Amino acid sequence: MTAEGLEFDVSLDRPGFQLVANGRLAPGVTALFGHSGCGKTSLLRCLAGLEPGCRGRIHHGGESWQSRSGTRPPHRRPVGLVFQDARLFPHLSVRGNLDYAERRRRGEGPGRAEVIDGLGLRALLDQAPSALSGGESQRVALGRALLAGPRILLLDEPLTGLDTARQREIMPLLRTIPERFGVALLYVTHSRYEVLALADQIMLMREGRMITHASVSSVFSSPDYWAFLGQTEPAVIWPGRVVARDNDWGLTILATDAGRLRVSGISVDPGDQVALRVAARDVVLTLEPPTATSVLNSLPVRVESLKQTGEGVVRVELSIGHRASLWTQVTRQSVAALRLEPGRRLHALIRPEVLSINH
Ligand SMILES: Nc1ncnc2c1ncn2[C@@H]1O[C@H](COP(=O)(O)OP(=O)(O)OP(=O)(O)O)[C@@H](O)[C@H]1O
Repeated sequence: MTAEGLEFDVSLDRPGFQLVANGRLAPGVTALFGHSGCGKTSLLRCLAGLEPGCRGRIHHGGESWQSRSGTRPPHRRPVGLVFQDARLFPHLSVRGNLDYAERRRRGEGPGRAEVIDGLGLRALLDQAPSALSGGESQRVALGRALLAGPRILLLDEPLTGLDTARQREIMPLLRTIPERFGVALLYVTHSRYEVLALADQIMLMREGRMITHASVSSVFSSPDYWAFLGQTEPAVIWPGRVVARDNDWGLTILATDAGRLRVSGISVDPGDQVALRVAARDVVLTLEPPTATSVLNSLPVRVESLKQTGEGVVRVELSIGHRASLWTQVTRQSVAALRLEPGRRLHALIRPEVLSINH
């Protein structure tokens, strides 16, 4: 089951603030990222039908939720909302909270047992919300939202306020929701780490405007957005798939757009998806393919562009085939010694870092 697309073109006026946003929510997880006050929560509220002042169009599948001819009320939109604080009903047990959601079901949706087992809620069913930890409360909030049968989950910083251990417990669950339950996620966050670990697509928002909407790997790899994203050094993000394990050497072989890469020290199985980060400082250029080096990965590259970025420092954009790019930083002296110019072909030794694993 796949999620149907949500399309929106909306605006909202408030004193001193204007939201003007359009986009199309893809299946999977889309991060909505932007600085405080840029309008992320306001956009979620518009999509959920909670902002009476919202103008414009919202369509989902073949259905109109908002147009000139009318607006569908919030309870008739197949949308689930989960906030930073779980907002469970305090007078009901976990079971009672889930029952309530099921009674309000808006159509087809994941089954009760599937949600309870998928989110690890069975042992909590008789507990009162006041007895739950923050991570448990958020899992119940997710379960409650899913049982109402949404096609789209709108998550407003659901992990903020949880400690790192709890965040790591919930993130893999969130990651599996689109495929397991056929629900698309729009996920508001300030955390680059959460974006990289969870999202396929990212929408960047600044001062009420959508400044880009594209794949996480393309946005994080583009110098246009490094400052906005708070990236302090040039780097690319590549998606990869585990193709083999070399148990003798403790190595994992990954297929990426740049070719096959070897990494060590990760626990994965063939078929798992990973997000890789390659920082410019972990890329070294050589003229000849190396014969003896401790770096595991050597790839043929072509110089695309050079840009002086500091005193004697040059940022070099490299391409690998037609589908992958890479950055490195060299001194002006190296530019001369290696005769670096657009079109020059060399070899790059790279050390990728595995950011996240999606089992
Ligand atoms: N109920 C409200 N009434 C009036 N102004 C509001 C209201 N809620 C938010 N605003 C204002 O609208 C703008 C957008 O706020 P919004 O909460 O959507 O931003 P945000 O990106 O979600 O911020 P944060 O990351 O801090 O949660 C801000 O200027 C905010 O002060």
